[in-house]
Amino acid sequence: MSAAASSAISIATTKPLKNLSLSSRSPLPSATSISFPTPRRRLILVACTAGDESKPTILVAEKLGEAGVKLLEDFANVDCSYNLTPEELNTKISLCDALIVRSGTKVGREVFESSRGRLKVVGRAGVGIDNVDLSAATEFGCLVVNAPTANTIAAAEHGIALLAGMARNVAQADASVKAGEWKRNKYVGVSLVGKTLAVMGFGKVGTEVARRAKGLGMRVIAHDPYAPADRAHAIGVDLVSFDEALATADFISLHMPLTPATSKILNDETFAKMKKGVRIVNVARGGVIDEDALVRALDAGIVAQAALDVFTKEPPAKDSPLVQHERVTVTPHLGASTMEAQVLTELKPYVILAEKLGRLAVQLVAGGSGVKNVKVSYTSARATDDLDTRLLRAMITKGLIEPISDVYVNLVNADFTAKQRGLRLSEERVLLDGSPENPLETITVQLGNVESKFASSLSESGEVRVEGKVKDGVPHLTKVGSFEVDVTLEGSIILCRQVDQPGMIGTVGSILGESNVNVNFMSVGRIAPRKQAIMAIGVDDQPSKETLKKIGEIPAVEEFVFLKAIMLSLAFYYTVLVMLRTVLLVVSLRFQLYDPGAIKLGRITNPCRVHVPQLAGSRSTFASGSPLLPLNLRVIRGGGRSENRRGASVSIRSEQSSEGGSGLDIWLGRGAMIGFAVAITVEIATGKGLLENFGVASPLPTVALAVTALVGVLTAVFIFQSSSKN
Ligand SMILES: NC(=O)C1=CN([C@@H]2O[C@H](COP(=O)(O)OP(=O)(O)OC[C@H]3O[C@@H](n4cnc5c(N)ncnc54)[C@H](O)[C@@H]3O)[C@@H](O)[C@H]2O)C=CC1
Ligand SMILES: O=C(O)C(=O)COP(=O)(O)O
Repeated sequence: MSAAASSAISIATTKPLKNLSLSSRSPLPSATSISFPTPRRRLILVACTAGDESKPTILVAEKLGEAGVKLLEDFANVDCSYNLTPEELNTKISLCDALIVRSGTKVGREVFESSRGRLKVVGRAGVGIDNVDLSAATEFGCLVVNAPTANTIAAAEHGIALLAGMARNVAQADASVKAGEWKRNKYVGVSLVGKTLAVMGFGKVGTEVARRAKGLGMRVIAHDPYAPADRAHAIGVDLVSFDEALATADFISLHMPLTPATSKILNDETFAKMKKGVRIVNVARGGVIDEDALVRALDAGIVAQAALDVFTKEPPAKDSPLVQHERVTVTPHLGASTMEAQVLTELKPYVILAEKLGRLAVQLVAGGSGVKNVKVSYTSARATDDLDTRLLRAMITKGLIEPISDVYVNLVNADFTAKQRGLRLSEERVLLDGSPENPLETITVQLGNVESKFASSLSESGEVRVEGKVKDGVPHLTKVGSFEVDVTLEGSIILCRQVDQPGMIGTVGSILGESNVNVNFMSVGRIAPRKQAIMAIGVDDQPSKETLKKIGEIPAVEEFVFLKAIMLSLAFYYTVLVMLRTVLLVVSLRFQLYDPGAIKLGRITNPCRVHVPQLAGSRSTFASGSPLLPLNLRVIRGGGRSENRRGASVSIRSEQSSEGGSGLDIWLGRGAMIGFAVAITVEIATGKGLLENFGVASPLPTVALAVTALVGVLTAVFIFQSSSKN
């Protein structure tokens, strides 16, 4: 261990903890000392030395591919600590911004609680997220992301390996030969050809298993209440009811997720409905089978054989009657464990493209709101089944929603967020001829029933339409409305519709040049020579209002729109939202209009501190509505004990005390005050609307901004006053 990475840990507990290693490939952040009471009121003090404080810290709690870890190391302090006990994980997590796990780490509520708001993202390097407490993650404002297609093929191949291996007793025969035996009669198997395989759960893995089983000459049926029949028919699979699948199958292969509905879906009752001598493969989750019932079914001869990669408890007990059963083949959750499954970068540029197209489309809508109908088309030479568009759909949703709200959208909450906001997103796949080298050719985003700031972005049927593709790994905008363009989606863009005539590129170019705005590309798309054309100009610098005005005044220019470097303009939209939110929160707290938790707020002791004398004996969550607006909470427990909490969303488990004196103080954090002060200073110093300062056309009238600023100033004064009192 290098000196820089060395860690000093001092632990005082009622029961000693195991030695904690805080060593890392790259060290954790600099000297930190924290103390917090665990449920048993232990005091744990952790101190560690030098790390790059400017980088986030990622705890990798299970083994990942080397390449993956290297990628992380480029931008983060990475701590690879495997086989942590739950207690060790809870301790370490308070020093980490992100956690990466596979299926072996339980990320329960305690992990989020112990993180005390620092943990921003849990990355599941794999598919199943049943080991992560999603509701606790949501409550603590932590993202959970997975890699839904990363190991599909690996899992499907393992399913087929188990199927064939089981049918021919490969594992048992191998053990027997190694034990010095030669029992050719004992290990006579069964053939696969012509047999019926029921695939339970016709999702990504199930579909791939079905395809492969067809190749082995099996008759494949599938049960999946949510799978479209045409997808099944396309590969020659019949979708059947659950009972029909059980009654008909010679082999059953399980590929559904573990949910309350699928938990122990194979049990005494359902085993009784199966064909005698059925063979079962499980590479999904152990919990979908009642394991005791499976042992009974094996003993009763209903199930002839089982091949299991997954177990209710992993690793299973050594003396588990199921694992030890002679007609059961087991593997230690190897479904995803191939070299190839850990490497997946193919979709990355398309993911960026999808988000940028969403952001671009929504910026073209007049007012930036009212988007309800979204149609996304993907053109690809790959078969429909080979492209899972969920990630792309989530990124488009993110692009559409984030610029006009303060919601943080990710793969997990995208569909839910879209639904919540009344966004109807439909997808269409267009199959192209040709070799399926790339996962996608183009993505088109169309927004229906909206007005556009830039009429030329409307398609023939009246929708705002943008189309893009990935060229040499870089996302490009290739179509706006019905005009072909070709610009990289990397910086700010000026879109201009003009009469197609000589000298236009030069005229616009020199206006930008005179204002010292560097043009990084220009592309002109036209409907016909000397008719209308669209010029897309990529700029590195921010053109001033005057410069943009000059472009607008060129006689041949019919309309134009400036689309700000997307991340920057977002930041300022966001600042305004934060500002408005702060005002609302503080004013409503001040006047008792707003109850952020489930409890009634009590007396307000000063403008931004609220005291709640009574707490119900349950969990309450308070949200400031924004990660930039930390709330401070002090829970005063009976007997004068108190606990301070801080975060955008703070969850507390209150307790009723007979000793009296319990209560809750809530007040806004300093981040809010500073953000506020900066926003207002900019506003006042420049005498412009906040958005205008940054070249973004303001969606609000100047009067509204002025009122906001005024309320902001007053609120800031209140906050500063109260902060000095607190
Ligand atoms: N053993 C291993 O190492 C691996 C295991 N897996 C597991 O395999 C399972 C499937 O993964 P994917 O195919 O990627 O997921 P997926 O989401 O693409 O497919 C799951 C399918 O199950 C269906 N389903 C849901 N409830 C059902 C029910 N009650 N009855 C029948 N079908 C139902 C869904 O409609 C969906 O089509 C997951 O549990 C995943 O965690 C995945 C990869 C590796
Ligand atoms: O991706 C999944 O769902 C898996 O079961 C794979 O789990 P693993 O990443 O190998 O622990």
